[in-house]
Formats: sequence, C-alpha cells, structure tokens
Amino acid sequence: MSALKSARSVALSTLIRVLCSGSYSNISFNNSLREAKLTQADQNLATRIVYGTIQEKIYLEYQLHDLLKTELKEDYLWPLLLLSAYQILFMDSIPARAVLNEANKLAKEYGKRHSAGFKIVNGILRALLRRGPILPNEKDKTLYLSVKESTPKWLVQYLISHWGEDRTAAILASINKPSKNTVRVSGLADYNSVKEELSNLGFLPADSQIASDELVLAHGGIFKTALFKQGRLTIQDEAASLAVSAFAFNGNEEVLDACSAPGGKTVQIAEKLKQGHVTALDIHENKLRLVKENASRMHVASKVIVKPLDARKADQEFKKEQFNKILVDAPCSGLGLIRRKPEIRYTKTLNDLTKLQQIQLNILDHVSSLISQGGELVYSTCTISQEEDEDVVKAFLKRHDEYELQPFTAGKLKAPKGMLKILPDSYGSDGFFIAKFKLRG
Ligand SMILES: C[S@@+](CC[C@H](N)C(=O)[O-])C[C@H]1O[C@@H](n2cnc3c(N)ncnc32)[C@H](O)[C@@H]1O
Repeated sequence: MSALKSARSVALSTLIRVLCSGSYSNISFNNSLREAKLTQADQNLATRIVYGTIQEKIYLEYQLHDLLKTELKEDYLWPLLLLSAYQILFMDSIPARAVLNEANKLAKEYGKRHSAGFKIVNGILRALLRRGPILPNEKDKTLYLSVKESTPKWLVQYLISHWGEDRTAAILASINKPSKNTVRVSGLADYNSVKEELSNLGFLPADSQIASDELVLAHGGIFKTALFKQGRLTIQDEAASLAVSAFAFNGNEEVLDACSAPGGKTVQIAEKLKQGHVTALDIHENKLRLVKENASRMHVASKVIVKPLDARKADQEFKKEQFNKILVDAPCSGLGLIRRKPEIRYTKTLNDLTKLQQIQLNILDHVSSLISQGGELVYSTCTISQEEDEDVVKAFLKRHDEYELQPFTAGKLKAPKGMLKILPDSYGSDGFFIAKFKLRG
C-alpha cells in the first residue's frame, strides 16, 4: 500500500463514519490514525482532506449533485466523491490525474466484488473536471452564501438577520480560513523569555492583538516542545483567554469555575492565586481528569480542587457567599468555534440555541447566591448567538436585581458596558462572549 493511498484510505474511512453514521470527526479520525500509523506527512495530508471535506461539504455536494446520473448504492461512494472533489477543487498541489488514480484504487479497495463503483466515481470526477466549479446566482444571497461558504441556510439567514449581508459574508469567509496557532504564556513564566525561546525554535511568535499574555505562532506542533511539556505555555485561543482576564484578582481569592473541563481557564485562574483556590466543577466526571492533567502540567495543582457536580446544584453543595469570584464558562452551541470544529455548523439547529439558553440561565441562577459582597461573576460562551449571550444576560438581570453589569478591561480590549462580543472575523480568533456582573452596592 503506497503512503499516499493509506493517507486517503484513513481519510475515507473517517469520512464514512462521520457522514454515514454521524460519528464525531475528531474521535473517528484519531481512531483511524492510531490504527494506520502514518508518517507525519501522510497524517498532515489525511488531516487536510478530512477536515477540508467536512468544512466544504455543502459546497462540494452542490458541485457534484447535477453530475449524479445514477443512484449510489454503496455507502463509501458519496464520501469518496466528496473527498476527491475536495482535492480537485481545493488542493492545487495534487494533480487531477493523481486524484482520479487514487479514487479508482479506493473504489476497488472499499467496493464490493464486481462493483461498478470505480466506473461511477471515475465518470463523475471526469465530468467535474470538464465542467469546473459552479455557484448559485448571487441574487439569492442566502443560497449563494450557503453554498459558497458551505454553511447551512438557517445559519446564513440567522447571521444576516443579526449582522447584515456584508458582515455575514465576512464572518463566513473568515471561519473557512485556517485557524491561528495561539499559545498563552503561563502567568508563572516570563513572557519575554518564552517568546525568545519560541523565536529560537522557529515559531516566529507575534504578540496577540487582543490578549496580553498570548502569542500567535507561525505554525503548529507546539505540544511536542519542552516549553509545552514544562508547562511554561499552553494552547489557548486568544479570545477565550480574555474571560479570566476580565476578573480583577488580588491573589487571595476563593474562586468557583462552574463549568471547568478541560481546564484551560481553571489553570489560568490558578496562576493568578497566591493563597486562594479554584474549585473546578464539571457535570462530566471523566472530563475532570483533563483538568487535573492540565493543572499539574502547568504547576498549579495545589491550587485546584476538582469536583464532579452539576453546577445547577452548586447552591446545595456550597455555602452562601462562599466565593469571591465565579466563572460560568457555559456549555453552548459553539458557533464561535466553527473555524476549528467544522462540523458544528451542520449539527446545531436554531432550536439548540433556546434549549441551551435555559441551561445557561439555570447555571447562573444556582451559582448567583454563592458570591460574596464585592465579588465578581463572569459569564462567558464560545458562541455568538444572541439567545445564548445578550439574551441570557438580560434574563439573568431581570431575575436577579441584586446584580448589575460591570465595565471591565480584558487583555487589550475594553468593555465599558460590561459585555464584550468578539466575532470570528474581528481578530481571526474564536467567536466569544463575556459579561461581567457585580452585586449592587
Ligand atoms: C465551554 S466548556 C468549558 C471550557 C473550560 N472552561 C475551559 O476553559 O477549558 C463547558 C463545560 O461545561 C460542562 N457542563 C455542561 N453542563 C454542565 C452543568 N450543568 N454543570 C457543570 N458543568 C457542565 C461541559 O461538560 C463542558 O466541559
């Protein structure tokens, strides 16, 4: 089996599981990779094909749809056509001839004996090459953007209704660009010396536009370095890191991190504490292992107490006013993460936004009595939906008139009204939302 073929074979088996059985791409892909033992170059190729094909699924389906003249009877055929079309239309470095050859081999490998699959695939891909890519008429802006940026129509409509057509086009174009490689330098390490070491290693670090302790790297692979293993930096998105920066720490606080796993923000909080602790909750006990691992790699384990708990029961577990600071980094639709997790766009629905809103409000309700006088409550999400962001804030304030929004500065950004919304095209970070509350004096 040639190296190239096995990379594509891994990609195809992953896509069959994701597209035909609804498996998560990262879990399926990691399982396939483990079994295949590919070289680094082949892993990179398989990764690009899997995530690129998922990202561009709607666009690719539109390209192939008219060319289908017969019903596809075997499960592997549609994923194979999609991944081959992806290579033809998005990967200039691979000659079309090579894509066709590899598609033929895969059709023979995955098809039933005497299957005509390889002929069908060959015919459709050749027709695609002859015709070239197509787009719907721009007059129907929703359909046009849906296909061009491979995003479901409901989501395009949703974005247009909130931000208008031009901004929606910019947001969608931005989420289809590769995500940045960003790291947060530990608060216990020296920013400048970490930056210098990163330079020496060829990562070309640049200061983040928005976060004071984040660096943007020229490429990935940081987790293999001693800097990462020694816990002098961690992988974290620039916008996500701002939630913890919104607090004003004195270093002697008891902090509750109500939804903590995998612990990116727990660790960040713990780095700010000289004497206090951060109690890290998560409803999923198994995920707390990641919080512990992160805390120990980043040298803050002695400051972190993990506890499996549904945050909606936090007021049964802790005393009133027990915490000086509370972070609710809530479970959400993740619409701000689409650049890094391409399938989110296909799995979420409008309905999810309102369902999640109830959970988010419930969590806030049940932690709100745990804040001490003069304390701070930060609510954050990695989504950009109004239902999960501004509407939650509004509903929370309506139910809790003891609270008000508090202006804050987070990293290099200011939120004079107590809320900060970062759209994915503003700085090329994740889309993110932060609101800060304090008890009325
Ligand atoms: C956005 S993630 C948190 C990310 C984390 N703060 C970080 O920075 O690494 C939301 C987390 O909330 C957890 N979760 C969901 N519902 C919860 C609940 N009712 N109580 C506590 N945790 C919950 C999920 O398991 C998930 O790990």
